[in-house]
Amino acid sequence: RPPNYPPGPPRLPLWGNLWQVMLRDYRSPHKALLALSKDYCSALISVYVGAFPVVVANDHETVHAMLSHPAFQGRPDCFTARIRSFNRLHGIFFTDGDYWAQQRRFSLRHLRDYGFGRRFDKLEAMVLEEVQGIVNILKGSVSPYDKDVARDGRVLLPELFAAHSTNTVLAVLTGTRLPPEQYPLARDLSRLIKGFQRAGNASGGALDATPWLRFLTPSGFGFKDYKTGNDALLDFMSRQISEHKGSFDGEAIRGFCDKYLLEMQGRAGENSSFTELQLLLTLMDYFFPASTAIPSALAFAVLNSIAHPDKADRAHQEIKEVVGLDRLPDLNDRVNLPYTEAFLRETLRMTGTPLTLMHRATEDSYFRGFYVPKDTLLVPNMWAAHHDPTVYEKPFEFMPERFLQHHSGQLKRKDTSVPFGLGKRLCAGETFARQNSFLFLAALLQGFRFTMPDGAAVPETEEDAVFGFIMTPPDDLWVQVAERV
Ligand code: HEM
Repeated sequence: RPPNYPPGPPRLPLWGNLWQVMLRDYRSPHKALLALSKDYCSALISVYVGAFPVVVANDHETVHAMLSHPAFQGRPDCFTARIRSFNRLHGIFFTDGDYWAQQRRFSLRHLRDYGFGRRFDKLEAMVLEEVQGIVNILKGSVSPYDKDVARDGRVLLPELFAAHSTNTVLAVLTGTRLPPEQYPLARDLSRLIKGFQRAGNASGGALDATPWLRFLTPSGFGFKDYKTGNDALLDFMSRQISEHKGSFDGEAIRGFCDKYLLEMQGRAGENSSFTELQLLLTLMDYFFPASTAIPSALAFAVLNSIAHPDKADRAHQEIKEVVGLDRLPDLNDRVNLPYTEAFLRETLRMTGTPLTLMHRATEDSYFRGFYVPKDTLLVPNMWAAHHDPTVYEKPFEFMPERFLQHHSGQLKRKDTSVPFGLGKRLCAGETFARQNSFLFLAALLQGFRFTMPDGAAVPETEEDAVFGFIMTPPDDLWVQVAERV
């Protein structure tokens, strides 16, 4: 322990302090870490995950400062990052330095051409077609390809949203969308990716600390789910690239994938970072959150509408007054639907990524009066920030109103929540995710009322949600749907 290092428990053998974290709250390491920080009366604490030194921020202010610290924008080089891409580090999530900056910049610049991260009529019209697809299912028009997610007036969450959300991102990545007969495949893929997302829990930490565990127990510690989900995604995206390469025409670019292939051609012979493996991982990194994070956020929003029917009614009323019931809400309406927007923000506050992805200190630094050596891993405890009672009154209550000004009912100018992170590592899909989640959610609240079937209890966010890289609702979540009249 270097001098002036943040306080924390002594390091134990093998898994370091993961023992304490798991013993304290195996399902919710974010809660265990917050409890440890209270033990040490410090918002900033230090723990060890195996041999990795890790510093954790546990309140709103410290999390914000950690996320935006210029020396804290690296990523860990760990086992779970490397097994994604043949023991190398590629893509956007798990790279850093100049390599990451060049690839992130290139992807965002060219994804914009297809409407990603901005307002773009063509993309919005296409997203609304996908929203209409969900509305049709909810209205009872269930094709043979939707039977796995809709039957007898019930729908399965979050899988209901998976194929349609997938299509919105495929459109920008590849210029194609999956036809209805491939919806079940998209949902299977989303289920597998959900397994991969869930494997990023405490046992995922154990796997990073002691990767050899996978030989002792391949299905324990999330390894099997992690690998199966990742392999399915690798396979899906590799096929997309092969198809695009086979029909590539530099004069007729169809989407980001073609743009990248063109860039690779232009740099042929150079020792550049524009490689097919990097393209593959970049496509995966933009694809998988749309396949899982958006559907999960929408599922939690539906659960909130069930647990708080008065708040769902208020959003419905707002949409009815502003948009009416004869057309779908669009992005021009968004500014006039503050309560609906607040409903989404509150859902994301409560159920966003609990610990986000680890950062890494790229140089020796001082932070909040403590010394943080280079290569220390950093965990912004987002769940703790979003439940900090000094910022959020009654943090465990679902209160969309907290995002609104009392007098005008308009959104507060400053949104204190950061479900997409902050700073240079800010979620690259934030605008896209916020826009699309809004369009889907507004359509749900406009046209439908959801309830639990057969008087079943509404799953509790804190008790029943499953923690991983993101929070996901419990499995086999069928809810009853009725059209609002
Ligand atoms: C509700 C949905 C989503 C949430 C809550 C979310 C949240 C986050 C968070 C917290 C991070 C990590 C920030 C950090 O490291 O500090 C992140 C990173 C990222 N997200 Fe999202 N995200 C969502 C949807 C999306 C979508 C739809 C896409 C793409 C289409 C996307 C693409 C990315 C990428 C590429 C990164 C890595 C950024 C980097 O390391 O430079 N996300 N997201």
